[in-house]
Amino acid sequence: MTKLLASVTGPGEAEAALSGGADIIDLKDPAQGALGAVSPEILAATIERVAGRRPVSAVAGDLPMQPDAILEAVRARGAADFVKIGLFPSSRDERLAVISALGDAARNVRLVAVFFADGDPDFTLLTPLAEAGIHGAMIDTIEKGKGGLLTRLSVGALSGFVGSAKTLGLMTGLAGSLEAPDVPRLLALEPDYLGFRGALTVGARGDAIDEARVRRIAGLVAGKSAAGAMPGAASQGDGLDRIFVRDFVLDMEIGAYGYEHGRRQKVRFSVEALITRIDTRNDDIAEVYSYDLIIDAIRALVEAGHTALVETLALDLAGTLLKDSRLFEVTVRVEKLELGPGAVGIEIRRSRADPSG
Ligand SMILES: O=C[C@H](O)COP(=O)(O)O
Repeated sequence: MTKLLASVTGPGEAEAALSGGADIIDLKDPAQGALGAVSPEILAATIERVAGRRPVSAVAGDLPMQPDAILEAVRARGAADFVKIGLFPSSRDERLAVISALGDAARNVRLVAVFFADGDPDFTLLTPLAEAGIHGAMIDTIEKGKGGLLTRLSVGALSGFVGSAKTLGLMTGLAGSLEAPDVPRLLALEPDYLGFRGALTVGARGDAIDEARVRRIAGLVAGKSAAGAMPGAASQGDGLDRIFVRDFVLDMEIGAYGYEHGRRQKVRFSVEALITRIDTRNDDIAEVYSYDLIIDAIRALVEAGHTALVETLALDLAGTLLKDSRLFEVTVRVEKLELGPGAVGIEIRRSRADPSG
């Protein structure tokens, strides 16, 4: 189950984050940058206050890719349960030198490498990270408040990152100016944790952590609305509503003919889904099944590469969507728009009860 990491500045904010339901207390000074470090004294005081109730992580700082400086910062924070190290923009060789220098330290403290979505992330480094004994890998953003993680990297790219990191045995995290509507979309990728700072404060990222905001995000991460549990699995007896995405056109590689390989053509997707009856009295994203989940599933399929048949696309999309127990039935239409005077394609309907769904 995905956990909530809350970035705090010290013992007082740690207490608010704990009361709000945070699972990992992450120490960071937002005034000093994306991975601004707090002093070893603040780290010690926070560990004392948290007193083992939750794991405590600490960032090493916004440091250049120089092994000695990074190792020194890591050693000074060895009391933390996790130490996060930023893979800031630099050459591949410089980053590799840092990773291999961290091998010894990784035997004594669990290290988490931080890729930056807006800082030339190189996910081919996941294998060297795992080989060096690094515990986890996460993605964050360097710039804050100017478009969050999902505006920098596609859901397909994030899904690829989480999948590859997990295959290598790395703990995975996603962060970067995340907001409430991002949560269900990112939960679908099943990272080990989602990280927040800005969405947990009363105002700007540098303002104080607010317990009520932590509680709201913690509820979303746990799959609950502020008013109670999320709507459960759909069944016809409940009465159903219909959510749709219509006429969503994307360029993609598709087709069984040779001339359809290595080129993109326009494909139109339309999806209707019968979902658990909505009851959104609190105007709360946590109470609904978001159409963003359908859009993300379509984009991820398109990004996955060449598909020979519209039928395969339609079946894969229906299968992916029906994994969510809030959906009872989906109708998926996939149309190729450039093969003739009009559209050609397929429309399928699959339901939860349908074994071929
Ligand atoms: O590690 C997580 C970060 O502190 C996230 O901060 P942010 O939500 O302000 O981007």
